[in-house]
Amino acid sequence: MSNNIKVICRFRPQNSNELKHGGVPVIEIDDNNETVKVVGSSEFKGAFTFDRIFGSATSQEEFFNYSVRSTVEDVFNGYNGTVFAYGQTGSGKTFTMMGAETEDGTLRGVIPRMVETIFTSIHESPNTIEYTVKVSYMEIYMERIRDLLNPENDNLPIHEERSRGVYVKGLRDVYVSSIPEVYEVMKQGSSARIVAYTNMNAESSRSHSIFVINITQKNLNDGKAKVGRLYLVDLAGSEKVGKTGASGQVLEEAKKINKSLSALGMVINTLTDGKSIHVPYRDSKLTRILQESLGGNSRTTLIINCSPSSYNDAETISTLRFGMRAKSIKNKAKVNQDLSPAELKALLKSAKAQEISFKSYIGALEGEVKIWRMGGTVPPEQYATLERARAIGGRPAPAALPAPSIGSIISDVLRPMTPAVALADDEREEFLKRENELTDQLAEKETEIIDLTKVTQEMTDEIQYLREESTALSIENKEVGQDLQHIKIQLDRTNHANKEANITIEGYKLSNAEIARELAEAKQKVTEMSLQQLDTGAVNKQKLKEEKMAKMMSEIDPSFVLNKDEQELQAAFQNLNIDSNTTGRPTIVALTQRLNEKVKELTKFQTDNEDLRRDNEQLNQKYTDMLAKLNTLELEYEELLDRTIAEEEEHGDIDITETIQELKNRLEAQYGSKRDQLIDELNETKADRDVKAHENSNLRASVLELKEIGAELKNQIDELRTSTAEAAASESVSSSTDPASLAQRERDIEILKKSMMNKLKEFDVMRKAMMRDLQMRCEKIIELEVALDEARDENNMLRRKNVHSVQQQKTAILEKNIAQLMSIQKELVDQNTNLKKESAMAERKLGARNERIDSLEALLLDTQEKMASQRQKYETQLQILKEKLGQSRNVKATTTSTMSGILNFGRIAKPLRGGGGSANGSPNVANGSGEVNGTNGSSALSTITESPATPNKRTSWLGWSR
Ligand SMILES: Nc1ncnc2c1ncn2[C@@H]1O[C@H](COP(=O)(O)OP(=O)(O)OP(=O)(O)O)[C@@H](O)[C@H]1O
Repeated sequence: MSNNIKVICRFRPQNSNELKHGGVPVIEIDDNNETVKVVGSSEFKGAFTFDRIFGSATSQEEFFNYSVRSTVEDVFNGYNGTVFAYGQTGSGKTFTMMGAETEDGTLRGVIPRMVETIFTSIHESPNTIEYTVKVSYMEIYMERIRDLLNPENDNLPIHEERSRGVYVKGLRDVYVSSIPEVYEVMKQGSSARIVAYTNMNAESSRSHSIFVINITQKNLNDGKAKVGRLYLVDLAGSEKVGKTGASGQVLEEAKKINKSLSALGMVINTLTDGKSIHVPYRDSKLTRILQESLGGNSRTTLIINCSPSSYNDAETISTLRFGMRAKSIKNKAKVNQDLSPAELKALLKSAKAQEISFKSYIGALEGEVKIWRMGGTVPPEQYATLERARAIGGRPAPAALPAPSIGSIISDVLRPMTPAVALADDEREEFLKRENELTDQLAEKETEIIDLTKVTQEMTDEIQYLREESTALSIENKEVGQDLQHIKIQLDRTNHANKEANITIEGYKLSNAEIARELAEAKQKVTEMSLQQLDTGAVNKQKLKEEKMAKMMSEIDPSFVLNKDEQELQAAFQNLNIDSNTTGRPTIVALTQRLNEKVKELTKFQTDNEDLRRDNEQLNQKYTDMLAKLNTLELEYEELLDRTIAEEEEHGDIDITETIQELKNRLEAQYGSKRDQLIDELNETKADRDVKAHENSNLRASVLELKEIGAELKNQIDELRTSTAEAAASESVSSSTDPASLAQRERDIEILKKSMMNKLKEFDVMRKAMMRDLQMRCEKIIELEVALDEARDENNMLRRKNVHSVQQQKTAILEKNIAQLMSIQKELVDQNTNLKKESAMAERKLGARNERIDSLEALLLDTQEKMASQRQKYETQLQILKEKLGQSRNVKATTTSTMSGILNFGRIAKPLRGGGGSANGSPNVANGSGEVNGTNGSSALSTITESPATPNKRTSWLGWSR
């Protein structure tokens, strides 16, 4: 009996992406929930009709109850069942198949609900029925089948056998006896799935996943057995590639996904157009696996997931069209049932009867052949026929039941064949065998190709690496060569610089020697000059002093010899002594008075002289002070010079000529000011001297005046003499007349004469003292002038000394420079030596590098040869391995299951008994409320309900995160 595929359409709510792009709901579902229209679509104006349409608000439970629950019943009735979800990325396939949220269990999807229902059904069934549940989990990624329970197997072949139908060879299947165990299997499988981010779904399935549940049930009463196989398929997104923003690997995936989905479309088209004979199941792995689900032995439900949004209306219409086409696929589902023993017995009996019939038929035929061979004839009515043989055998013809195949629970007679080109049974068998072999070979070859590609890739990488290494080395080599060249150039330069430096040093040495010689000469000259200067200075000084004194004293008569006038004056006094006897008294008195006046003047002169002496002392003091100042100045100058030299030594980079010039200017300024001071002081002294000279001239004037007085006195004395002579003549008469008065007069004169003489003597003494004092003063002045000259000389000397010290300084700087140059030369020599060493080392290094490059090149060649030989070896080994592969696969299948698997169950069948009892007396099945009896079951459900608060769409319901 044929049955159509059940097509259920489910719309999800608009997502944020659609809302962001201004999408609005464009879906109009009729009241019966069977017809849907995409409003405003330019592509298709009509309506789509399906078995049932669910809107965005449909709950998971409601959806499951209507669309899939019956499939569980079908499987329990021995049918194959398939549920697969089709739709664009993000349309809700995984949401529907697996679910999103498990906190309250309402968001669980189809697969967990099915698992729960299966175990509930087992629990509810009579305990005379024994169940075994087996699951497997695979994905088709890039047209290769990966075992999600053993992901190492990523290119499994698809086989088809008459007895088993289409199956994936080597796919690991696991016996499960409880919901937690199923979840454990799903957890492991889901963690191995390949997902990626696309514009339309953050966690998009990039592969088609197929979860397979095999349920075998055996009625312990009559021995009848049924097998139901359930395919739960979550297809990859069927969107247009452009809209997903896919590129690179994802784009490649998308192309492959599209290829398998278009193969699915082609299969559906072929199955539904009513014309095609050949159905292209073999065009893709997906269609090949789902072969029995599409147009074969299966009760199939297709869920088409769609977006309600205007943003995705084109994809929605495409999906709806797909669903519409699929709706008309007709399957021929049959119960996969094994015969009961009674039926088998009847079958055996009939077979035996048939055997007897055949034997008698053969005997009859042989008899007839014998007659013919012996030349006899057999009339046509006596020809041996099967009916006659049966009649002779006396047994009825057996029922046309085919013999069961060995090793199969289900009679292969009941298994529908893959719709294909009509072939005879044995031909078909042969064809399938051959196809399986070829498929195996193909898978092996594919695996080999993959391995070889990997090896080739590795080798290419290695070659690339070696090439890069070689290039890097040659670049390095080049760089080293350049470095060496550079070093050589540097070495040449350094040698050249060294030579130049040597020459410069030689030059400096020569100039230094010359300077030293010049210095010695200058020193010599200076010494000689200073000696000469000392000698000539001393002589000159004395001479100058004498000259000056002479000049000065020329103005003053230092001989203290009375000049003619004075002598005359003295004589006059003498005469006066004589004449006084004769002259009248009034004149002498007057003279005496005048003399007294002069004495007073002399006293005053003495006082002035005393003042002059004091002034002179002060001048001397000043001179001493000046000398002291001069000494201090000299000391300061030397200190300054020392300091400046020290500073200059400290700051070697200062321009010495500038500094010396500056120093010179400073010193000159200082000396200028000091000289000006000295000159001022000298001027002052000169002024003093002038004053004194003035005073002196005053004195001279006084002397002259005195002379004049003397002359006047002389005149007077002459007059007196004359008058005395006249008087004498007259008085000779009178004296004779008055002898007493004459005697008195003579006494007076005598006294006067004496006092006059005394006064004269005193005056003479005073005059001499004054002259001496004046001489001394003149000497002092001359000494001062000489001291000034000396100071000038010393100043000049100091200047010369300064020049000399500059020279010394220059010499010191030169010596320093020479020392520096010597150290530079030493450094250069050291550098040169080092460079030579480095050059030798670099050359050695270069040699070593070249050797290394040679060896690497040799290694490269060697590696390439080795690679070639390894390739050959590998190919031969591969051949051997191929032979061993079959054996090792079998071994591996058994060992990996125990060794590498995370699952600690599943290899041993755990029969479950209906009614809550397990065959081995340890119940471990789901109860009616979807919960599981026993520790494992309850813990599993608690895992479901106590999953993390923010689960992701694929993992949350299982209570783990990927
Ligand atoms: N009926 C629904 N109700 C609420 N949310 C839904 C529904 N269907 C899908 N979603 C949400 O839409 C998002 C995408 O859904 P899902 O991942 O199931 O799409 P998909 O078709 O499996 O995509 P892909 O093909 O890329 O794997 C998820 O966040 C999911 O929770």
